[in-house]
Amino acid sequence: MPGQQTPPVPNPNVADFYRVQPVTDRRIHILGVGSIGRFIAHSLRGIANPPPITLLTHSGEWFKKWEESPKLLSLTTGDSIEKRGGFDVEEYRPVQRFHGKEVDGVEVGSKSTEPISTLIICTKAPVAVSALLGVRHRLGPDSVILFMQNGMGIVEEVNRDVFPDPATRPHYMLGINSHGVNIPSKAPFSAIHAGFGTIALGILPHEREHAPAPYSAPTLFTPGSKEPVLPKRSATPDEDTSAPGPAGFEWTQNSRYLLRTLLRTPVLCATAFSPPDLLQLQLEKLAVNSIINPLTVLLDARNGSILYNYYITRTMRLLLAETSLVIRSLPELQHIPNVAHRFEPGRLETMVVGVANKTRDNISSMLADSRKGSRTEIDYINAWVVKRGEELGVRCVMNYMMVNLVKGKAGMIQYEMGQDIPMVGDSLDILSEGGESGGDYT
Ligand SMILES: CC(C)(CO)[C@@H](O)C(=O)[O-]
Repeated sequence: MPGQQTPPVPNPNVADFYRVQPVTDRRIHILGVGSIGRFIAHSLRGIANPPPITLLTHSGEWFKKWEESPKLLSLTTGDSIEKRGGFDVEEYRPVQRFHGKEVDGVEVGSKSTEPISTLIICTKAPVAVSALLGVRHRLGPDSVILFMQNGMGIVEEVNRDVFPDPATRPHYMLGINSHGVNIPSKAPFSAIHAGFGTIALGILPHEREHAPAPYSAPTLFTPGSKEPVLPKRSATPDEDTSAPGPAGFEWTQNSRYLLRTLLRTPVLCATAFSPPDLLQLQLEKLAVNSIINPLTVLLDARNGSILYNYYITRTMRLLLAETSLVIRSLPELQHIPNVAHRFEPGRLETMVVGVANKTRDNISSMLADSRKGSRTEIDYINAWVVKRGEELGVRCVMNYMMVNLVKGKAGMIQYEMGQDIPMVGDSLDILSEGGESGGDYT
């Protein structure tokens, strides 16, 4: 709870980090009850001595259905269906925003004022800020928020619009999911674990305690030599890049508790990474999503359809040439060794083809959103590449075109849906809270 924490003490022994230490509040709140929210909640309740879980939903209809149901979440894996209970559910009101500004005069925010120590936010990226604004009054500087969104730029948006003051800002963690999880329509409390993946986890160093990236690479030694091996600089060293600081940081009590709990949940296959490694994993996923997602929307086809097609490969290569150049020029990566090779267009293409092949029968999350007329994550994927490219003097015309085509298609679909006559019993809009499917099955 805010105000009840003692400052973290440095761990003298690595093993001590993973040992149980008392926490004041074991409850984990999960914001968003879409595919990933249900999957994580169900998995956490399956471990020995499970944490108390509160599911936070914005949907009054979902909440009502839950109250009338046996209050169980079910997860299907192959032929086995496992139902689990022990969840508390609360309704919250996302804050309505118009052109990025909060709209006055509407009843906003969660009714509860109970402090939240640990929050996992599993909504789609475009609604994450509105959702967090709805529970902002329950989060304090000692709380930790784990972001599970696809794409980049969400944390900067949350800092600007939800927690502008670093002194009162909670701590952040980041999770990169590659599990494939679907939610069957008309089954609001079920999920299908369709593809086994992992969750890469890490902390985002807090501005209060740590300078932002770039981070210095760790000093390496070759056996028998006292001389450090100096890391090779990126292919585009920039004289103006600020000097790197160490990537080390202190874990707070709540972040450490959340990390430990997720790491001891076998189904999640979670692994912890350092901030520079996590950033690179995020960028790899971004590069993959920046191809598969918009192309499947524009082609209105499953992931596998982009494979073995000369014309689509040409398009993919032009897009990846831009994305690769932007990533390799990012100042925050300048001091990390091997960046030029890791993000070269050929390697990114191999990754895209691998994921598209593994998930060939899937409907990408962006295509699912676009078909439903929901906002897609294009602003956090291709538009992020365009924005960072502008800052770095790289003109990303291909990515710019993708952003506008995907938005144009969404506009067409929304217009067509607007012409439809709504029918009694049309399903609830809970899918914006985490999507129909996610993941790329590493
Ligand atoms: C990689 C991906 C496109 C596979 O379905 C997935 O990340 C998605 O659906 O967004």
